[in-house]
Amino acid sequence: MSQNIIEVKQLVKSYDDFAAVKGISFEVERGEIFGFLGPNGAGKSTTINMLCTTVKPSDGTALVNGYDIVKDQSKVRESIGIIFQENSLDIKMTAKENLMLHCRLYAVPKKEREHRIDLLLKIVELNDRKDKMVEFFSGGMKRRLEIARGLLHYPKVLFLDEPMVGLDPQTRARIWEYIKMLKEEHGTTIFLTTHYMDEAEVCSRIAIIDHGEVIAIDTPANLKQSVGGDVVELGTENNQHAIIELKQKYSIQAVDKDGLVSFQIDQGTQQISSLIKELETPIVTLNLRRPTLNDVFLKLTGRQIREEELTEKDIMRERMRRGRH
Ligand SMILES: Nc1ncnc2c1ncn2[C@@H]1O[C@H](COP(=O)(O)OP(=O)(O)OP(=O)(O)O)[C@@H](O)[C@H]1O
Repeated sequence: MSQNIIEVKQLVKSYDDFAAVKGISFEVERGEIFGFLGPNGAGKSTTINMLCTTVKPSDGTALVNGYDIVKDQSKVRESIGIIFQENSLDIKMTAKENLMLHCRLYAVPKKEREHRIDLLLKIVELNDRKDKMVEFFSGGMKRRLEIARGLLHYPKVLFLDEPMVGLDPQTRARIWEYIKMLKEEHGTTIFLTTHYMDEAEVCSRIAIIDHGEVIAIDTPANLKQSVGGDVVELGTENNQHAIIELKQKYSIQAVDKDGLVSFQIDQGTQQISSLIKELETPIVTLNLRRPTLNDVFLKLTGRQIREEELTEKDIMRERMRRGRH
């Protein structure tokens, strides 16, 4: 049995002239929590959809649980669980009926069905809505039910495409506990896409994807180490002036990030004190911190993950989030 549960080779997806995924290759080991991190439109959903067999690749190959995503589609589907961004619940059924249907489709043992349904409804805080028609649920409630449904059976690989968008931190934490249990007790491999840095931190390894290409792949710790040194963020009276001064005097490449002058230095504490004394631009605030995954992305691309424009998907997610309240 191969150590890798997913093997992707030169996978391509083109829409007319536009390449959404440009020949990416990577492997996911059995039992890993593997994350795809990248801005809107990077190609995360397209890749996950190809691996789940819902989108046909234009070129390249991929094996999921040893099965080819084009030639052995039904075997791939038997091996996976999916929690997608779009709702696919039957709104004319109650919450429990939706979950029971899923149990039957995925052959969850009969004696375990009631227990798993009750547990998951509790986790997503819908236990009091068990027998209510989904039609009258808010967007957020539907989302939570969709997640509960995706977690009912124990697949070899669980695909989560931006699963927690719009959920409150407590619900997210409870769902994560359950996902970790799936990994620990049932050996489920988790493949997720995310914008959330804290979620990306949970991953054993992360692929950073941008413009349809994997630009880095490693553990969160190694990726952050690759930034080198600490991150300094200065609030100044004239950011542009400070940026020019830092470049001229110290050859430091600083950028204006969310109204702060941001840059990296090797060994924070010592270098920073002399730098502050010598800088002519008045400093208002100073923040010195260890690098985050956002800094990794910034270093690799010169942009921030959150800097991207809102897509239609984002607008839909935002509506869904509001629908909850
Ligand atoms: N059916 C389609 N036809 C044409 N272009 C598409 C289609 N599906 C996706 N794309 C384009 O492919 C690119 C990658 O989209 P994808 O949804 O994979 O990005 P993503 O990284 O998942 O972003 P998000 O975080 O917004 O979900 C985008 O530019 C998108 O507009």
